[in-house]
Amino acid sequence: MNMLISESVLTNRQCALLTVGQMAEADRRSVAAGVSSFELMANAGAAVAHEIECHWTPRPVLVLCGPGNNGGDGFVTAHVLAEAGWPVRVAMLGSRFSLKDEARQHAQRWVGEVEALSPEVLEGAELIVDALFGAGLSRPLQDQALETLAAASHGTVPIVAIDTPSGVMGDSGESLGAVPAVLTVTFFRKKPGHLLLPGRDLCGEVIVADIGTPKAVLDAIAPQTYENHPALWLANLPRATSDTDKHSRGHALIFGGYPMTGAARMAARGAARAGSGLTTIAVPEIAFPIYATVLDSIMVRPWLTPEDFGHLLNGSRFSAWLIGPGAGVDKETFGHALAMLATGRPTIIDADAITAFQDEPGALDRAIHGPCVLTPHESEFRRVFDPFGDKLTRTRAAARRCGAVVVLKGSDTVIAAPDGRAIINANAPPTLATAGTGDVLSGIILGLLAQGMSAFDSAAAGVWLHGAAAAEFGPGLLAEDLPDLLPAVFRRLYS
Ligand SMILES: NC(=O)C1=CN([C@@H]2O[C@H](COP(=O)(O)OP(=O)(O)OC[C@H]3O[C@@H](n4cnc5c(N)ncnc54)[C@H](O)[C@@H]3O)[C@@H](O)[C@H]2O)[C@@H](O)CC1
Ligand SMILES: Nc1ncnc2c1ncn2[C@@H]1O[C@H](COP(=O)(O)OP(=O)(O)O)[C@@H](O)[C@H]1O
Ligand SMILES: [K+]
Repeated sequence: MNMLISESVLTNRQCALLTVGQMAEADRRSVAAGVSSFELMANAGAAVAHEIECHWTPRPVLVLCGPGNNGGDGFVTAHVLAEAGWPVRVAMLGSRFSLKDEARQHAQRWVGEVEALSPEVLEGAELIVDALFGAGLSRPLQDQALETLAAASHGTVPIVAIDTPSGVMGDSGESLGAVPAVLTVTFFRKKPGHLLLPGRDLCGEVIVADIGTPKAVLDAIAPQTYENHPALWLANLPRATSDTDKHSRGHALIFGGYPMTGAARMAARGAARAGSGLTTIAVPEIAFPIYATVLDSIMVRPWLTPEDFGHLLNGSRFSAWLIGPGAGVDKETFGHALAMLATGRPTIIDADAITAFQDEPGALDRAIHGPCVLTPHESEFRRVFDPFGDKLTRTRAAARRCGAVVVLKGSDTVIAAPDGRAIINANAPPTLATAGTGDVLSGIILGLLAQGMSAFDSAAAGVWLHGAAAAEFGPGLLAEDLPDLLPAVFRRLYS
C-alpha cells in the first residue's frame, strides 16, 4: 500500500491532538449536544471490543478495570466480547460499587464474577485488556496496579490498552509505571502522550475510535496541537508552474564553515532538492577550492573578511539564509548570525550557531524580528533555553520567549510557533540517528523558506519530508543519501 497517498486523504482536523482537559471538555460538550455519557462509554467499550475482534481470534481475555471511567470502558468491553462468545474474566482495582455514574451503570450489566486485582489473576489469560487508568492519571501507579501490570509485561500475552497504557500521562507522554501495549484504542482524537516519548513506544499501534462526539465540538475547543501530516501544509508547499523561473523559486544562502565543510554541503543539497531555485554557499576564501571542486549546480561564493560576508547579506539577491552546520562555535559565528537576523529576512539558526549564543541567550531573543527557525537537538536546546517541563511545554515556551519557530529534534520532534501552535512529528525512523542528518534537515527547511513558505509550515513540512525520505531508504542510511530521496517523496505526495 502507498502510505503517503492513503495518509494524505486525512484532513487537518483529524490531525488535531487534544489535551486531557480538552478531551474532558469534548465529553461535556457532547453531553450538552445530546449524546449521553452512558452512550459515549458504551461506544468507547464497543470500539475496543471491535478492534480486539479485528486483531485476534477468540481466546481467554482478562479485563483489568480501574476505579474511574477507564474502568467503565473496560466493563463495556468485557460485556461486548462475552456476548460475542469470547471467554472473558474481569479483575478490578477496588470495588465495583465505588464506581460512579455511567461507569457504575455499565459495571452493573456485567453479571460475571469480578476478581480482586493481583498478579495471580493473570493465570490463564491469553489477551489482557488494560482499563485501569486513562490519559488523565493523577499520580504514579502503585501496589496492585503496578505489580499486576509489571507481571503482565513479563509474560508474552499481548496487552490492549484503553485510551492509554495505564501510567502514561496523556499530555506529556511521561510514564508513571506503564508497561507496553501492542494496541491502544483511544477516542475522538489522539492526545500528545500518544506521540511523545516514551508514551508513543508504550502505546504500540494506536487506533482512534469515533464514539459519537459531534464534529462541531472541535471548533469550540480550537486545538493548538497537531500531529505532523501533509494535510497541515501540503496546500502551501511551493510547486513550480509553467510561468516559474529559477529566480521566482528563491535563492538560498548557506554560511559555509571551515574546516568542517561537509555539513554545509549536505545542507545545500537539501535546500536545492527541496526546490530552492538557486542555492549558494558563502565560504571563507581558504575553503573555496574544497567546496568548489565537489559542487556542481550549487554555487560557491568566496569571501575574504567577515565584512565581505556582511556585504553579501545586504544585497537583495537572497531570499533566506542558514547558519550553523559546520560553522564553528565562536565569535564570528555569533556575529554572522546576528547579521543575518538583523536583515529581518527568513533565517535558520542551527547547530553551532545556536551554541554560539550559550553565554548570551538574551541576544538571540533580541535579534529575532523576522521569520526565523531554530533547529536545536536536546543538548543545543539546553544551552539557550529553559530545560524544565515536558518536551511539548519546553518547546512552546522557547518559541514564545525568542519569537522564532523552534524545532526541538529527536525521535518525537516538536515544532512550536511563538503564537502557541505546536506540531509533534512521528514519522522519523531511528536510522536518522547518524551524523549529519540534522544538517540536511536545516537545508530542507531552508529550501522551503527560500521559496516563500512560512516559517512554521516550512519547519513542519521539512521535518516530515526528512522523516519520509529516511523511511524510504531503510537501513544503512547516511546523511548524504537524504537529499536524493526527496524526489520520490515529492512524487508520491503529488500523485
Ligand atoms: N464521558 C467521558 O468522560 C468518557 C470517558 N471515557 C473514559 O474515561 C476515562 C477517563 O476517566 P476518568 O477521568 O474517570 O479517569 P480514570 O479512569 O483514569 O480514573 C481516575 C480515577 O483514578 C484515581 N487515580 C488516579 N491515579 C491513581 C493511581 N495511581 N492509583 C490509584 N488511583 C488513581 C483518580 O483519583 C480517579 O478517581 C478515559 O480514559 C476514557 O477511557 C470514555 O468512556 C468516553 C467517554
Ligand atoms: N532515534 C531517532 N529517531 C528518529 N529520528 C532521529 C533519531 N535520532 C535523531 N533523529 C533525527 O536526526 C536528526 C539529527 O540531527 P542532529 O542531532 O542535529 O545531528 P547532526 O548534528 O549530526 O546533523 C534530527 O532531525 C533528529 O530529529
Ligand atoms: K488504560
